[in-house]
Amino acid sequence: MVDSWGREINYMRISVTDRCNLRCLYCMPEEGIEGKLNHQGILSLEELAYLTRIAARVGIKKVRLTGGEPLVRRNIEKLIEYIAEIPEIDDIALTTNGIKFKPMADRLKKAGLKRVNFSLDSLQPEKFRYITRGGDIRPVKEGIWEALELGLNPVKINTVVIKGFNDDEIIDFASLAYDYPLHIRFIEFMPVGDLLFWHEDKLIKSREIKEKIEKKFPLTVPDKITGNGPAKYFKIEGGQGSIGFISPMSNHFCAACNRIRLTADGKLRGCLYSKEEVDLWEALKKGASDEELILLFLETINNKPVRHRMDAGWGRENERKMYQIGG
Ligand SMILES: Nc1nc2c(ncn2[C@@H]2O[C@H](COP(=O)(O)OP(=O)(O)OP(=O)(O)O)[C@@H](O)[C@H]2O)c(=O)[nH]1
Ligand SMILES: C[S@@+](CC[C@H](N)C(=O)[O-])C[C@H]1O[C@@H](n2cnc3c(N)ncnc32)[C@H](O)[C@@H]1O
Ligand code: SF4
Ligand code: SF4
Repeated sequence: MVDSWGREINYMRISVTDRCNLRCLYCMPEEGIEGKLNHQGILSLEELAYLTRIAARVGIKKVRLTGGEPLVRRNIEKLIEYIAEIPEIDDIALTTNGIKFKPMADRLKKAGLKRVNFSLDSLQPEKFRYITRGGDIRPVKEGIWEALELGLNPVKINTVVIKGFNDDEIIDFASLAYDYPLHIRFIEFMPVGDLLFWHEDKLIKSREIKEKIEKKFPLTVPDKITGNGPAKYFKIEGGQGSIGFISPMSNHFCAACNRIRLTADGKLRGCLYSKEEVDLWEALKKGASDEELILLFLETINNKPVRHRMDAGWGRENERKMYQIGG
């Protein structure tokens, strides 16, 4: 389905929960959000799958499970199984902090998971503990090796670059892409969520990160890496993986936007930034027909804004946080 700005919308990100087993400084308050969405407040796995079937009828072909932390949602593999049965969907991926991944990996793959993106902002145990407010890096690293072992491909690592925190690790991360078939993506820090940790001085633009990497590793012809997102990829000469840049701040990619978002509480969003939402939960409760649900999807796609306005701030626009909308 093409939106009012001529963009083909074929990608749905599903935030399966707003809960998380970490408390990243830039994402969640220390006390977490337990209780905000109780079990009556979120869609069942069957309802999420049902809505994904409807989404497929308006052109969605790619699905990503995110959150909050998607692997804390009970029986998440069941949802993957349901989605894998939808003939139009040809890509089911996961964005995770990796803490719970290893013991679940085999089940997730058998259910139909094609690939996984891990979020990892430091390779050093103490710094990881600091940014996640207490997380243990070991299971995350084990999860990444397990994903490679199982042949989930490509395996990507998302690293939000924060000045004064992890900019000294850029080369260490890049080296991973040289040594292993890992795709390391450096993400510009965005003023999203409740701005717990955000400050404009902490933003490092992709160009600066790339220049730093190029002093050590020559980056060559852009590679085609499987993906539905906005990352721009480069190959390290002689290396096994790739380096990607996600630049929402310095070079926003909204003109090529292909996505909508479904939240755990059944709201459909056209944009990460815009607060406009359509209430599918309410429609489901009232017994809406498939045709009525399709109309709600079409309304969301038609009303997708042309671009974000993060330069104008987040707080005034948005009450919902990244972990609720599905970062
Ligand atoms: N501005 C903006 N940033 C986004 C959006 N979606 C994701 N991001 C950012 O991009 C990062 C990477 O997202 P992922 O969850 O790995 O998904 P993806 O990049 O679409 O994944 P691939 O299909 O592998 O390309 C997230 O951590 C966010 O910081 C979006 O719609 N708008
Ligand atoms: C909100 S998390 C949800 C999925 C899962 N819990 C994880 O961490 O991968 C998704 C991604 O959003 C990113 N993210 C959250 N806040 C961000 C911000 N202010 N700027 C850039 N990326 C952000 C995280 O680093 C993570 O890679
Ligand atoms: S970025 Fe992901 S892992 Fe970190 S607090 Fe947010 S939802 Fe949890
Ligand atoms: S900010 Fe909105 S329009 Fe821009 S890429 Fe993200 S979802 Fe699409």
